[in-house]
Amino acid sequence: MNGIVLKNQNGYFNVLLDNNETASCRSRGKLKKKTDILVGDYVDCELDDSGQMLIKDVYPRLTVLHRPPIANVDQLILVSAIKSPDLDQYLLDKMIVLSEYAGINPAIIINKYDLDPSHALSVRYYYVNAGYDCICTSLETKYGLENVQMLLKGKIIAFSGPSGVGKSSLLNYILGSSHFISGEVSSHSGRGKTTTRHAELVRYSDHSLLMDTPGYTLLNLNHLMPEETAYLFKDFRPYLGKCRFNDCMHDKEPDCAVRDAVQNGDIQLERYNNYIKLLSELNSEKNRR
Ligand SMILES: Nc1nc2c(ncn2[C@@H]2O[C@H](COP(=O)(O)OP(=O)(O)OP(=O)(O)O)[C@@H](O)[C@H]2O)c(=O)[nH]1
Ligand SMILES: [Zn+2]
Repeated sequence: MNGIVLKNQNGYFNVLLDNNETASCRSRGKLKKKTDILVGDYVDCELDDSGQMLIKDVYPRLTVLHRPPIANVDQLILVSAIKSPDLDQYLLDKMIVLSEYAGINPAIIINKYDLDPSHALSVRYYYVNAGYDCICTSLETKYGLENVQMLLKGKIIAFSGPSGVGKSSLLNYILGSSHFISGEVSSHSGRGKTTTRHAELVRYSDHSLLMDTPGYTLLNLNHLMPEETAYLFKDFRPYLGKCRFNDCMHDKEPDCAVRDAVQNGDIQLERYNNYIKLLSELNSEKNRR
């Protein structure tokens, strides 16, 4: 019988089966050696002689996200707060690069709109211009919450973002319950209190599964190659392959189509600056290795 892994609980996998029932499954011994089982994996299960459900196979994954570790995400929703904790646009641009790398087109929520509406709107403008679905919300004033639904596309939907931005509050709002634990932002640092959670998919409507993921603060992109980075900036793609040099890194080379687009205002300067910043981070990492 087929199913989707909702949760890993100390080696027992909570699986949503095709018949809409959930079962606690072990992994078959042979499979354990072959592959890790991730939340979001489509699996094939069977009952053993003692009546225990076993996962006997994992179907090939369409996508894998490493942070959080989850397979087959259809929609990744990157949540940030405009303030408390303050928005880090470079970090958000890096999160977008990571989802593009995993082959997932992300959508963006700028939460805590109530704390700085005009800044939140200008950030929204930036991401819409870069080609992404982006909405502003406030759980405090209910601003923009009617637009959240529009972002919930596909079967497996994951929410990701720094600690304390309001991911759990948003999910509670969507699910209409207090399934996810929401932590208070500690007043001295403005950062979220670390609320430890395990990656878990929760059933939402008949056809969707939602996942909240533990907050993060640092991102490691060391597995990216500098020369593939420009492609991960969606707004650069129309200009790639049009530079004088085939191996143009769009940094200081002459006749660069990407830099021309920045000059003409077709690519936003801050996106370009974040690209250059990421490129130099990746290059210095490469030189250290
Ligand atoms: N002013 C304001 N505060 C909000 C808003 N949304 C959430 N908060 C508050 O921000 C704090 C953090 O919210 P959480 O939902 O726990 O944030 P989280 O992203 O799940 O945090 P982690 O669990 O650490 O990943 C809570 O005190 C919320 O009440 C909002 O729109 N405006
Ligand atoms: Zn170039």
